[in-house]
Amino acid sequence: MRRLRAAAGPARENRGAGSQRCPGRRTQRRGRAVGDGLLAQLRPPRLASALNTSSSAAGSLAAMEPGPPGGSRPAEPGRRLSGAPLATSASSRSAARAEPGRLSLAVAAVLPAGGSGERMGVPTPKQFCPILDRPLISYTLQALERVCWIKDIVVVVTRENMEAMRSIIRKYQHKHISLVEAGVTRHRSIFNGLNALAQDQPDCKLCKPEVVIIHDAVRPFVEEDVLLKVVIAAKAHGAAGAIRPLVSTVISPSADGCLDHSLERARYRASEMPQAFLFDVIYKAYQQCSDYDLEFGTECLHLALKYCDTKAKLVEGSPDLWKVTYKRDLYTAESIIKERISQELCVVMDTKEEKEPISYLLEALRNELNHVKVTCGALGYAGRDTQHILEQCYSFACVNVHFFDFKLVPLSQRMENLMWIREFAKEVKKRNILLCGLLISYSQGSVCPGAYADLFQGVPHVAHLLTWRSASPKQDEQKLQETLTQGAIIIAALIRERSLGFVGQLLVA
Ligand SMILES: Nc1ccn([C@@H]2O[C@H](COP(=O)(O)OP(=O)(O)OP(=O)(O)O)[C@@H](O)[C@H]2O)c(=O)n1
Ligand SMILES: O=C(CO)[C@H](O)[C@H](O)COP(=O)(O)O
Repeated sequence: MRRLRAAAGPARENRGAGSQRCPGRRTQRRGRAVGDGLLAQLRPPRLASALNTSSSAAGSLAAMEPGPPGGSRPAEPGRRLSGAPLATSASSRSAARAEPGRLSLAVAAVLPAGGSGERMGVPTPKQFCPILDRPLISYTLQALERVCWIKDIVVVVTRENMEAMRSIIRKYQHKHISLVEAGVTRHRSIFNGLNALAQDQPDCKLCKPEVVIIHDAVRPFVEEDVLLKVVIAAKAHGAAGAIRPLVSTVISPSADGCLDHSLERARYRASEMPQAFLFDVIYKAYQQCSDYDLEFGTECLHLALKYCDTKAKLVEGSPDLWKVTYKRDLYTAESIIKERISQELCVVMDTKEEKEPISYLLEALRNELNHVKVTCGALGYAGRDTQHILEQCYSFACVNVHFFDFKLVPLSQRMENLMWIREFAKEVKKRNILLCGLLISYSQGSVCPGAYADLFQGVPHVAHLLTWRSASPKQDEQKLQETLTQGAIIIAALIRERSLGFVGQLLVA
């Protein structure tokens, strides 16, 4: 958040055809600010997200390679936990290899976020609408800032939402962000963002990049792979943009409301984001384009073509690149995030993975969930590695060996000893951590509730405590395995459901 700029300077009148917004809904619907209620809902920053700095510190796109593991992560945390490379990384690398030599390319991004979300039909502009307690724009920022070769991210917001945006940046510890004031249309907002990046701007701490990415704040599922592809293509062609096949056929109505003609669907594509441009190309296009373009235009690629004779390279994007526009899109976005994060679990435990019953439990968990990462370490004394994992995952199971002398301690007292979970769950719920306990009758151990407070600070959604505890050490093996399978099923269900109803409950498998 380095600077605040005024609106862009006047543009030359020069009417043009091409991609245009419907004139009826052309101008900015100003005056929609983020409500206090929403800000109150914003959750605290994720633990150790400050550790991210190394990933986004690189100023230029050296060698056009995706960042190191952990250096570039998708919008939702946890997808790297499996240790398996992201599906996109391989194609990124091949895209990178396609580029001769090792390039050093300064890349910045402009994120238009100054709209009011009229079509969404809710008072809060859609980019600030919460998805799993986190504003939509924060997911998009996370996706971009984790790409280590994007040096600066210019977020364009309306004056009335500037403070809300600052607060989001603080809470979620977003890095390398500069704020610029929005214009009355998307094109004007983008132009303001580009102005901030252009050289010779007074008090400008930003540097003019060679390539600029333009990406809507309301497209949270952008992956490094497609960003890299459009940047490489922009370097080669001057402009590039992600496209998707059309879902519906495009038709043209005549003045009497009847069909005039229809387009052959297979020949057309939907233009999506991200797009990337040689900075000089798109900046010149914006400087030269008409007020009409700035008011009614919807397509940056078109401006590059019309004013700089630059034919954009089109890059096939993934279906997840769609723009959150209607209310239902929020539900879809939430489902996508939920589905992804609920497939991942980090098991933190204070005992060895190979130990018999534990290895069985882990196997059972792996049968239930896609990615199960195991971290050994004493809870409460999380080393850097554990911190790094906490930063990336939304769901945890903590396995503690819990010693009890069953002969000496009566059942009622044993249960009482575990009731701290209720109190502790109440406490951490204030930080959006959903905690419950799972008692598996088998082994032995001890739990120190205080140890979890620091460990889970900022973990956004669910932290599950699995308390491993003994009823009958001589339980026969089959029964034990059934119990462990049951435990794994309960953990997986808790993570998927994220139900507040289970908060503070002690469940028994
Ligand atoms: N004056 C504007 C208008 C839009 N945008 C941004 O451009 C992106 C894509 O635009 P769109 O989906 O049309 O957003 P809104 O204009 O907010 O939505 P609507 O058209 O429904 O009002 C969004 O991130 C939006 O915040 C912007 O920066 N400045
Ligand atoms: O897809 C896009 C670029 O091609 C833009 O996101 C889209 O055109 C924005 O337009 P609008 O603000 O009217 O939705």
